[in-house]
Amino acid sequence: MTIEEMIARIGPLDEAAMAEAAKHADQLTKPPGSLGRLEAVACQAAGITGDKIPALDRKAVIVMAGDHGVCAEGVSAFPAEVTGLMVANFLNGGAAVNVFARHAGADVVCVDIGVDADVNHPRLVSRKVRRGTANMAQGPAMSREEAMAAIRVGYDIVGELVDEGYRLFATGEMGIGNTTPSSAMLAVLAGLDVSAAVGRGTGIDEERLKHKQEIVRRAIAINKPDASDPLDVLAKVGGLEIAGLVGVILGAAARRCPVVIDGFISTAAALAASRLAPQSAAYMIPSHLSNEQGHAAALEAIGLAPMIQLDLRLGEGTGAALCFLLVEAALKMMREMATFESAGIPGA
Ligand SMILES: Cc1cc2ncn([C@H]3O[C@H](COP(=O)(O)O)[C@@H](O)[C@H]3O)c2cc1C
Ligand SMILES: O=C(O)c1cccnc1
Repeated sequence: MTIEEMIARIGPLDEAAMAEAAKHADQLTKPPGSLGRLEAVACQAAGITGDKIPALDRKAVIVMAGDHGVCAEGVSAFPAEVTGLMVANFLNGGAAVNVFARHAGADVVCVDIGVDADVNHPRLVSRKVRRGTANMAQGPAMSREEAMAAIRVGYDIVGELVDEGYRLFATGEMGIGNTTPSSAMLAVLAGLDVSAAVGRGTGIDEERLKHKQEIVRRAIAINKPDASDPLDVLAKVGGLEIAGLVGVILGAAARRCPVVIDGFISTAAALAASRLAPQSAAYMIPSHLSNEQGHAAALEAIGLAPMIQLDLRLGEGTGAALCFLLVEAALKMMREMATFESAGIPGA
């Protein structure tokens, strides 16, 4: 499938279903609008699915994993081998996202889209496009064809999961070094100054932060990504797991499923998706505000406002998995609350 075909499958939200949901929310035993963002999420879910009160019981956090050639420049506090080792941790159920996904009744689907190491596990979804990106400080991270192949991986996986009965998705990622390409993408796509787009990631010190900014500036100067061409930006200064998440978002929107967006890296993917397909933003449910520098600007560039702020700065899909609980609470509010009429309470 071409990117144009993917984009063409994303329709507008169902206005009639949204109006019905809003009307129902106003009949529940509370002052109209008093459940704030939960009401908005319930109406959004109705518009996305076309059902006044959809059942979104089967939930998956899709964790895309890939390595980054730019790690050779010393941009992370951790060594690149951690990516593959964490993939094994996800598959064994021991990472933070596994714990939060279990808490929310969701499954973790871990995808090797570009890990340098070979990871073998029966639950791993092996769709390696290449073994890590090239060093973007010296040339393009990958080719346009590879970026497109990675988008297709994410798009197809969501399609397969929808066919299995999954209806609600969250974006997650693992890739040592991936805040660096995310910052470069943000700087280019949102026209942000590099100093405002680059943060400390896994926890680098002040000196390394200055160096990381320099690397992002160099990557942009050498590759000259075209801000009006999101695929060019993804290929030149992006990452395999980031492109995979673009596919996840476009795929969820095409199948009329909500997709909860996690932190900084996921939001860089969401920004690219929203530039490729502006209508895809309506299918995104923002989750938390990450402590990573630039996350607020990235959300703002898409027009999203975070639901919660917990000072998280982990990624993996942790904040999004937690927000599954809020989406579920919003749908239960619609399904289980009494109306003024059923409770015999006079309205305003
Ligand atoms: C043990 C460990 C688990 C993680 N889980 C997510 N990340 C997060 O940190 C990385 C990005 O930060 P940077 O760009 O500074 O490398 C990504 O893998 C992201 O998912 C982790 C990082 C580590 C070390
Ligand atoms: O917000 C995130 O997703 C994030 C921030 C720092 C490091 N890793 C991920």
